[in-house]
Amino acid sequence: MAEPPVVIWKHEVERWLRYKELIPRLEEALGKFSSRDSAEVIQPVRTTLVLQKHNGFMGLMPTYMEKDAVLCTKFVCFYKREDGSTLPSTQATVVLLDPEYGNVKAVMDGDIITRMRTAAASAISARLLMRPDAEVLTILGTGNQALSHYDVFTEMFSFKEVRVWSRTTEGVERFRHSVSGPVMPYVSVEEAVRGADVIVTVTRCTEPVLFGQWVKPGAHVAAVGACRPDWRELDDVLMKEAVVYTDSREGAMTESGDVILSGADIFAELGEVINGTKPAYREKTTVFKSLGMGVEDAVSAKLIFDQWKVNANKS
Ligand SMILES: NC(=O)C1=CN([C@@H]2O[C@H](COP(=O)(O)OP(=O)(O)OC[C@H]3O[C@@H](n4cnc5c(N)ncnc54)[C@H](O)[C@@H]3O)[C@@H](O)[C@H]2O)C=CC1
Ligand SMILES: O=C(O)C1=NCCCC1
Repeated sequence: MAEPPVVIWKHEVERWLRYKELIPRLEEALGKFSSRDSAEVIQPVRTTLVLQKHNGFMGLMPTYMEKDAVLCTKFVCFYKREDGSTLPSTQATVVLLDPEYGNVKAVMDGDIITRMRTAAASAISARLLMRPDAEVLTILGTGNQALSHYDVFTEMFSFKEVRVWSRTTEGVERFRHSVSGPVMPYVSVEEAVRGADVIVTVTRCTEPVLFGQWVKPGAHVAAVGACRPDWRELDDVLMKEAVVYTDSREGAMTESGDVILSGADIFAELGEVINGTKPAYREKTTVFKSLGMGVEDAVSAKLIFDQWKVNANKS
């Protein structure tokens, strides 16, 4: 008989999820996804339900990895919050199942998973696509994703300067006090991004905030926000001048306003670069358009559950 499901709370997810273990597994999973081998990964584009009354969306993100025996889904609600709202902009829960029996093995907090696997995917994009001599990192936005991106980018790389931009001085001050290392605060996007080698956009913007004319040729942009077909973070100039990479072509063609409305071509998925089937144009200006994928949640959930189980059996 199947065991009852366990609940893995936020503090335990924080304890068991580490970039050091997550990044190699994520890289492998992105490669498997892009191989389009159904025995490796089946992951449809997420189903999104509009929560009109609350100005939000619920995404359902199922994934099946047959060879790895992982069956998982995430429920994520995300909102277009008004300025000054104290409600969270993203809330997620991850459910891990036994693919043979179909029973739920674990229900876990999905917020930390979403923050860490998204930042880890951006860091993988930077490792593959930024110039090897990159010195300056700029983060646009100062919310939860900005913090996780700061953590993983400073853990993985040695930037000489990290800049952060928010629309308000309070936003940058809060960010400065939340991170463990140095950061240069900016209240002008243009000044924050001029001369930057790597730019991370992690805002809730629905109109472009980053303009191609400000971006240094050869820079790498990891564009994480604007996950609706009519939302933008990047302007047409940047989208058309850059070589555009995504996590999933189908996801980007369905959900990314930056891709759909600019008419830019998608050159490759990150997984294709990992698999060696598409080149990484480090010397050119590159955009990684991230939408987020169920397979990223699935590998994170397996990692957490496996570690949780080993440690639960010890006590
Ligand atoms: N690609 C992916 O896998 C994922 C994408 N996201 C997206 O990433 C973005 C950031 O997420 P969180 O950090 O969790 O959100 P958050 O609410 O914690 O932070 C959002 C930041 O954007 C700023 N902001 C809000 N409206 C703005 C505007 N009109 N112009 C400029 N800045 C604005 C806020 O001041 C804040 O600094 C969201 O768009 C979210 O939907 C979130 C999770 C995964
Ligand atoms: O992949 C995710 O998780 C999300 N993607 C876009 C919006 C919020 C959550």
